Amino acid sequence: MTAVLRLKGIGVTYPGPPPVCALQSVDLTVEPAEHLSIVGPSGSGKSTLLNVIGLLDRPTTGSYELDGVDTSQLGEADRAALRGSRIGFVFQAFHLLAHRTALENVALAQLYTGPPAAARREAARVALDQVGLTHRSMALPTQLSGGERQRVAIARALVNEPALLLCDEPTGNLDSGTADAVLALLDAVRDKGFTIITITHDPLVARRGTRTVTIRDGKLQ
Ligand SMILES: Nc1ncnc2c1ncn2[C@@H]1O[C@H](COP(=O)(O)OP(=O)(O)OP(=O)(O)O)[C@@H](O)[C@H]1O
Repeated sequence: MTAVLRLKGIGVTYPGPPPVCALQSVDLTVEPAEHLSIVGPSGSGKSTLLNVIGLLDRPTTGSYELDGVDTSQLGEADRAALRGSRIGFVFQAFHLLAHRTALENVALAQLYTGPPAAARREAARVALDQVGLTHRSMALPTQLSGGERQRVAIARALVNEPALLLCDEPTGNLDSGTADAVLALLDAVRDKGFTIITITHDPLVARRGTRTVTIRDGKLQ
């Protein structure tokens, strides 16, 4: 089976001055339906790695294959298109559009994949149903609880059926009970066959993964 993601010899050096070597010789392969947790102390390189995996930044060295595509060969427009269609992002701060309903927030995520408006709304309804929020589809983000907002963000991330769901401290803004419900939802998402990477400080969150890797001083251990 093709790996979802294959990083080989990835290095990132921020130019500075002085130059900072944030990642060094990172090799990482993630198989379909894995839930990989990436943990590490502050400053270890987690955000830098997230930005490379999320196609937000280019590495200084090494190669990165996502869903069978060698990303180093792509120009900016193709990288953005691959990011929009193959990666779903879930952030600590939700990042929902404040003046759009839950349904609209999810429907708008499909602009890159480009189906007609009616199909976008239908796919958004299905995604909201998957996260148990059909009854809140017309609510604005301010009318939703923190846990509900994160569930909308997860529906938005899933609506394009991404090859990879990339979560950055997905429960960082939630109390422990609400966090647990969001983590249970991620378990269910993985059970459906989605591939997940979660970057976290929190050992309880990391434990929900099927595999954990630690990053320290820019190196995977
Ligand atoms: N734009 C930048 N320019 C220079 N150095 C940077 C830049 N961004 C990050 N760094 C440095 O690169 C290293 C890795 O940073 P990174 O943000 O990836 O760590 P992190 O593990 O995500 O930390 P935290 O958990 O505190 O968010 C750190 O030494 C940091 O100071």
